Amino acid sequence: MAARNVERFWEWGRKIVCVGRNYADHAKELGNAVPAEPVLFLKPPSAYVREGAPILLPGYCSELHHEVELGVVIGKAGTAIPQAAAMHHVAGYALCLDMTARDVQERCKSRGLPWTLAKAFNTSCPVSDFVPKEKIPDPGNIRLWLKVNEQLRQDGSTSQMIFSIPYLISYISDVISLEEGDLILTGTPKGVSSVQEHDELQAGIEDVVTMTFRVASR
Ligand SMILES: O=C(O)/C=C/C(=O)CC(=O)C(=O)O
Ligand SMILES: [Mg+2]
Repeated sequence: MAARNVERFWEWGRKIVCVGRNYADHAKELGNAVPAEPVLFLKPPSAYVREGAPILLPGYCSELHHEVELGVVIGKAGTAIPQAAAMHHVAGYALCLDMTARDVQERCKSRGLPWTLAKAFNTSCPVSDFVPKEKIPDPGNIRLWLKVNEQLRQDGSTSQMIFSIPYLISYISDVISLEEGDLILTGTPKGVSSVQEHDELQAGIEDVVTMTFRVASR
């Protein structure tokens, strides 16, 4: 069998590990306390969507939010990876959206239920092209932005993260072994807001990569 190319990680069927509330300003805008430990949840590989295909509104959701995030693509498997070695396990990065059915999430939270319906639906993880590690020498200090219909909604820096990328890789891999082709979504800065059918979402990591998606009904 031909070797698979991690530059097309979204085709590998690997897991997507998401970190929530990793920016104090976003935790605050949703009325949450700043966490003492990373908040984790998962998306399945069926959540991936690439430019050219639409983000589909789940039929059961009336408030779909965008969350722009830096994605970390794992290049080398590991369990209980020490922080000092964590960056050796990174192949590169991707610009990602953690699309969230916010009204559904609020209902799940109030009932003490998991966030699966709010976070893991088909097309809930739009991703850009793969960005090789060398193109982002300091992933802990890079600008992320997102516009809806050309209006800037999110504009933050990964320097605002509460838990750093090495810490997250170490923390996650202690609980969930990381494999080549896995993706970690590192959380979103403030400015999340709702999108409607036909809206155009444009996002970027500084001047490194941009992507554009449209929202459509199912
Ligand atoms: O706690 C909430 O109400 C919402 C949390 C999130 O959706 C967390 C994230 O996905 C994030 O911070 O990026
Ligand atoms: Mg998120």
